[in-house]
Amino acid sequence: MEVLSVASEVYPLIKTGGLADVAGALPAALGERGVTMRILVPGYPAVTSKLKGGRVVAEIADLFGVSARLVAGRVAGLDLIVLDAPALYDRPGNPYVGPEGWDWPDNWKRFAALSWVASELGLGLVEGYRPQVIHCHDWQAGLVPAYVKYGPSSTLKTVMTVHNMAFQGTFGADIFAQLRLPDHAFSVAGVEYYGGVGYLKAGVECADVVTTVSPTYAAEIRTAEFGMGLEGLLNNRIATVHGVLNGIDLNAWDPSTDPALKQNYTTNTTHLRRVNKAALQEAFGLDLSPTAPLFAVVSRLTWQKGMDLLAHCTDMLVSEGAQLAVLGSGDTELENNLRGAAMRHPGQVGIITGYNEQLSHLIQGGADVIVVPSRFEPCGLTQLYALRYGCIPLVARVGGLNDTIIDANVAALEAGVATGVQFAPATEHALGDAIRRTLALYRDDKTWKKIQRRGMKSDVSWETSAGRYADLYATLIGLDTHDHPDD
Ligand SMILES: Nc1ncnc2c1ncn2[C@@H]1O[C@H](COP(=O)(O)OP(=O)(O)O[C@H]2O[C@H](CO)[C@@H](O)[C@H](O)[C@H]2O)[C@@H](O)[C@H]1O
Repeated sequence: MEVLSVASEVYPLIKTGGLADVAGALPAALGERGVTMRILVPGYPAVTSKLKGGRVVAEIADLFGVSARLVAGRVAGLDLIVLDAPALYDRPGNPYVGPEGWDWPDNWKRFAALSWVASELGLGLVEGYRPQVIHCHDWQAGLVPAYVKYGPSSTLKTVMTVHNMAFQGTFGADIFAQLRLPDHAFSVAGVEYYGGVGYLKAGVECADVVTTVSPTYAAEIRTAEFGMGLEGLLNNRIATVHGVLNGIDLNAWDPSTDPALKQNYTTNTTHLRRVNKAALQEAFGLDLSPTAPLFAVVSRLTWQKGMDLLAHCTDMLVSEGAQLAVLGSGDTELENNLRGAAMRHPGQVGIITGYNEQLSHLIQGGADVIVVPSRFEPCGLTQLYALRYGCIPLVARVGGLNDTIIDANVAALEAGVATGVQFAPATEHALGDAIRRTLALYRDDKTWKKIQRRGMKSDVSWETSAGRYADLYATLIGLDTHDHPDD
């Protein structure tokens, strides 16, 4: 099966969050299932600079008023088709926002262009390449299903994956005339959304199949609390909505080989984690105490991620003898609150703002607890990395956090299945209780080690979910993978 994946970021070329990890890991996971996946990605400088020796496979004289070309090549084991359109993508830094931190004003055009090119690839723009399915990720690829629906092909199929309902790509109605869609596409059945144009709405409405990244989130987004305006549409399309849990790249995230760790270790040598813990304490300016429980965060610092709840709990956490290391960036107010906590508790709370992939690995390999107090979390990857690295996840009971962590309550401990600590609702009070519960477990060394080992042995691979995606593609194009495993 030939599947074209369309993503606005892909690890290891360009990453601002979990979408990149998923887009980068899926091709290898699906390759074992007879799926050939190429990725269409914008030609940001971070991408074009790594694509040495790529082949120009198409020239586009007029891509929404600019000239462009498609360059195919292989980078880091990924088959890429890069949309090289300097007027749209040759800009420094983050893929979505300018140096002042504001969205690029022409984002509507940048990602309409990406989506339009994807649909043209589906129609045979490049000789010898004809994907059967286009797998679209998030609002940046949301217009692909609309271009396909209103285009000439009756066989090309689309899958729309929602990684986060909070980012919808909504624009004024005035852009519609420039989208290269027929007039009747500006309707409830097309791209129209509360009087404007909704890219994610278009994807959810027009795709053959809609997926999101965990079963619990797939159920949650049918409600007003989590659906963010799209719950009605999702309920109408419920037969085509699937929750497919994310996995992680077991090669990129392997504590026994990870070059970002000061000390590698396995399930049988978790005591060696103390070397990483010391390196982490040093990096965050914390007291070098091997016994103080070290809580950590790797996250966007936003309301979604519940970072305000954690900021409120820092004094309590320190008074209980614990330390906190925070790596992240985001809302200025939250950054300042956490920085304030670090100043109040020198040696006990440390914050490093910015994005640092290496340090994020060291955190998983050295911290005792990773805290993920999200108000909503479609899947969450940090708790999966934590499981693999023997770092105990303390998580809110929402979305994929609910599906991937088993709370260490009395019954789960007795049954020998606990892998972390969950709390609900997402309030400061409940988080505080969960921190105390985690500390009690930490003091019980035998139980702690059992939870740690169990987490490290739990299946966080793409194995099952890659099979789900392969089955979805196969069903769409009328294949039965179980009868024809080599197709
Ligand atoms: N400052 C920093 N430095 C280094 N690394 C950092 C970092 N801040 C975050 N990261 C990394 O970025 C990724 C974040 O992924 P998540 O899945 O946790 O959340 P995100 O909200 O980005 O993803 C959305 O998409 C993914 C993928 O589907 C869903 O799991 C998730 O629920 C949804 O919100 C992780 O790999 C993490 O290590």
